[in-house]
Amino acid sequence: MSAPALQATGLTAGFGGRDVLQDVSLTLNDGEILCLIGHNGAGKSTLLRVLFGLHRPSAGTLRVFGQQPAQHNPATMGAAGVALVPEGRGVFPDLTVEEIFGLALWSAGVPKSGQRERIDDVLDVLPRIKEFRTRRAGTLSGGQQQMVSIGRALLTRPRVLLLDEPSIGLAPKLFQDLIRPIAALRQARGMSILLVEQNVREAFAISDRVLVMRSGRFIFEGAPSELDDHAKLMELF
Ligand SMILES: Nc1ncnc2c1ncn2[C@@H]1O[C@H](COP(=O)(O)OP(=O)(O)OP(=O)(O)O)[C@@H](O)[C@H]1O
Repeated sequence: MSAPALQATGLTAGFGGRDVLQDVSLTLNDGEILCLIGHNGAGKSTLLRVLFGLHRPSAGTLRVFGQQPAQHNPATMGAAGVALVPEGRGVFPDLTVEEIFGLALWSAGVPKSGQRERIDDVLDVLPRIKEFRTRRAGTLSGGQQQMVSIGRALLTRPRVLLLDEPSIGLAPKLFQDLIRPIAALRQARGMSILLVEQNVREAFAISDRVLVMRSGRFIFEGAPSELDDHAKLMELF
């Protein structure tokens, strides 16, 4: 059996002496889509930021495909094949989509000769980006910016994608346009995905497993079908 894409053990992290994550352990299996849900402020975004090396935990270890990174920061995580799409898009408003992609390829060190193929790959997955690729990101709708943000992460051909609430600001149909191709990528490229999402119905449809977080701890782990019962889901929130 292959090593898990991510294996976090005993992660504790917080702000100003207050622990937001409390002894959290998590396994994202190779090729799996794992959905993380929980109430506002439960610690979901903090967990993704800790996993990506943006926020330092006070305790705990992390392995990526069985290896413990020598240092734990966004550069080493990126080099290990992990990409984070943070909540709220974060695209540069004054740059065009093409410029944003160019910058991402440049910072990932992709040689000019290989850039066209990478961009075409992303446009295959998210074809709607073609409609607005010459526009400045700041003029795009929230949903379009979200697509650009995900496209930018995919350009680096990650093996592990950490997606923080991609549905925020998106109409349900747009969310489907975004999430289904990403789910298909898992099949095509064996990508592993940790998906934080409140749009439970859509997210569960593509997920293998669900984790529910409350106040910095996991209180449920199981198959999405185990939460088909709406009452049970509400009980966990
Ligand atoms: N930079 C920060 N400084 C201080 N406290 C923070 C910071 N970031 C997050 N927190 C606090 O940590 C807790 C968890 O926040 P986090 O954003 O991880 O929750 P979440 O589950 O992602 O919530 P949401 O669904 O609202 O995005 C909250 O109480 C929040 O106020």
